[in-house]
Amino acid sequence: MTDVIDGNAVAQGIRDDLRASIDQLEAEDVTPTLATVLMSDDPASETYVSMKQDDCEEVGIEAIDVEIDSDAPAEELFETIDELNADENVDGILVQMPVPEHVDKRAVLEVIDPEKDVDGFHPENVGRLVAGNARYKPCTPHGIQKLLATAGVDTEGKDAVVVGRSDIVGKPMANLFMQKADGGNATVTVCHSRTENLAEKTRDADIVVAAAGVPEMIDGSMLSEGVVVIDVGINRVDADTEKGYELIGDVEYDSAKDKASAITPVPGGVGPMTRAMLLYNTVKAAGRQSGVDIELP
Ligand SMILES: NC(=O)C1=CN([C@@H]2O[C@H](COP(=O)(O)OP(=O)(O)OC[C@H]3O[C@@H](n4cnc5c(N)ncnc54)[C@H](OP(=O)(O)O)[C@@H]3O)[C@@H](O)[C@H]2O)C=CC1
Ligand SMILES: Nc1nc(=O)c2c([nH]1)NC[C@@H]1CN(c3ccc(C(=O)N[C@@H](CCC(=O)O)C(=O)O)cc3)C=[N+]21
Repeated sequence: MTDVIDGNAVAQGIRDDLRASIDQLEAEDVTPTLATVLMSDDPASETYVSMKQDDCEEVGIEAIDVEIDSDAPAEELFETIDELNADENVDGILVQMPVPEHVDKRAVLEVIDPEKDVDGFHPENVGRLVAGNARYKPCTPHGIQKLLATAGVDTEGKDAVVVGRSDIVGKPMANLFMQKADGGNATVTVCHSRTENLAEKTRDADIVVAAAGVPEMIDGSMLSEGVVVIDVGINRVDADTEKGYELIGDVEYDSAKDKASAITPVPGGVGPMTRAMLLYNTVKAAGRQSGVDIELP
């Protein structure tokens, strides 16, 4: 029987556990606060940001919602970030990616105060992660580590194949898997659009993390019996549903499930975990910046 890993349930558990840490902060009159900055008209980005706001409300994190016109000058975004950096009440800042083309994405990531960088995308935080001394682990790969741990999948000694080398998913995932730490100690292969014979790599894997953004590009024929499949892909395809679209992963679910010992669905797999780990990093940030010594789940 294949274990279908329920990301919504694991994420709910993390949100519930975070309440105790938030209570510790509240006892010292600290309310953890996350500012989300949206500079985009993309409906998917709007959906994610509003879901993040709802999550904050559920657990008792204050959410500040900043929206910037997508054709406003880049300076407006930089000024907003400066203000949020300077605001002592703000613990975490998330600038929803992608930003418009006229905005220099790297410059945005570099101006966010690294202590408030709850995405973990600032070069200082990336450096710390690679050095094995992470301040804030990037939410998606951190969430995947929690999912695997909860499902009882030990990564130690396993062959892990990460498909995708983006700064937000593929690279930090590969780094976490190779670290000499719990949730790591795997032997890692990173694949991308120039990889030759992808199916040979994925067939050799004990764990496959699919994060390419290509709908259903990995099917059962590319996998070995007993593999653990983590599907990060979120692809909106037009469909005759209430919302007018359907969400499809990077994995062809039915054929992959036939081979897998465990698999994450889309939706309801990695996505909710990304959001839960954002809350986790925000609470951690509030503890660090207030000096209140909290315990984290
Ligand atoms: N569930 C969640 O919480 C999250 C989901 N996502 C989703 O995950 C997916 C990936 O996101 P993100 O990492 O930001 O994407 P990017 O577009 O930044 O990166 C995609 C990566 O996949 C590689 N790639 C593209 N096509 C292929 C192919 N045919 N074969 C092998 N590799 C390929 C690219 O290679 P190259 O480097 O050569 O271009 C690149 O490294 C998207 O569907 C996104 O929506 C993203 C973040 C969080
Ligand atoms: N600064 C920044 N940080 C991010 O973490 C970040 C980002 N920018 N830009 C875009 C990607 C994508 N991402 C998702 C988060 C949650 C779901 C999620 O909750 N998905 C639900 C369904 C969502 C729906 O219904 O549309 C699920 O899979 O069940 C998906 C994708 C975070 N990202």
